[in-house]
Amino acid sequence: MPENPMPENTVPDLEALKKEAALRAVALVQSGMRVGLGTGSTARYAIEAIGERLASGELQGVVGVATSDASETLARQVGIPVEPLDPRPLDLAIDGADEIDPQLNLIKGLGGALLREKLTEVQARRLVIIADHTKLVTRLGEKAPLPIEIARFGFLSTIERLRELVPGGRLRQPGAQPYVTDNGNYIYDAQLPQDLDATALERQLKGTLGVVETGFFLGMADLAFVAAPEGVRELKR
Ligand SMILES: O=C(CO)[C@H](O)[C@H](O)COP(=O)(O)O
Repeated sequence: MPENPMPENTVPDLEALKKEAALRAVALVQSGMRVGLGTGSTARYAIEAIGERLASGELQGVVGVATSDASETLARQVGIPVEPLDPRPLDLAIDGADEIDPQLNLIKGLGGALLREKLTEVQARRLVIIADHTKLVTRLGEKAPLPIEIARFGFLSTIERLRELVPGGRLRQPGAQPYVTDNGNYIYDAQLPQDLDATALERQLKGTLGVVETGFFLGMADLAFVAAPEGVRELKR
């Protein structure tokens, strides 16, 4: 008998699932591509796998555009040349998500990188999402709050304005101080209503003074690889 027998209802290893999804997306990367490199624990597997394919010589001439300082550091560590975002289109972007609805609309930004992610991924010919099955929802806001990046200056006034649109929510503050993004801003995590009209709310939020960007990624993703214990599902918009 093994020393530590697996209990019958073993929790599936989410890390293994995330890696499986990432590898499926990385298989789409071809030599010479400019690739948007996402942020988070799932995107990390993709960045590492691109680095491995470059190191083995299977891929050549791939350049990354990183969506966060952390992803840029990792990309350089694994040997991916990194360029700043410029106006040229990217061939592909690969990133995780916090929620994925049936139309592949997303909530992103729990990892705090939503602004650079949106700036980068809007320029990608193809945005491929990688996730484990716990990120699938029937409506946005079901499980996760909507991260909203706001300017630090006057943030309490901005939060007052936000509360008129989305009453539930709080400034992201993991410790004594508010969380600060790579861009020097704060994040307000908003609880979304059940009768959400995401397009209308996005428009209202973007028109709110002090809001820099929201974590709604609507109509942007083309494809998602979602890993579950029974296998990886390929979801298309
Ligand atoms: O949007 C993000 C960062 O801003 C991430 O892609 C999102 O939070 C998913 O992260 P993880 O793969 O760690 O669950």
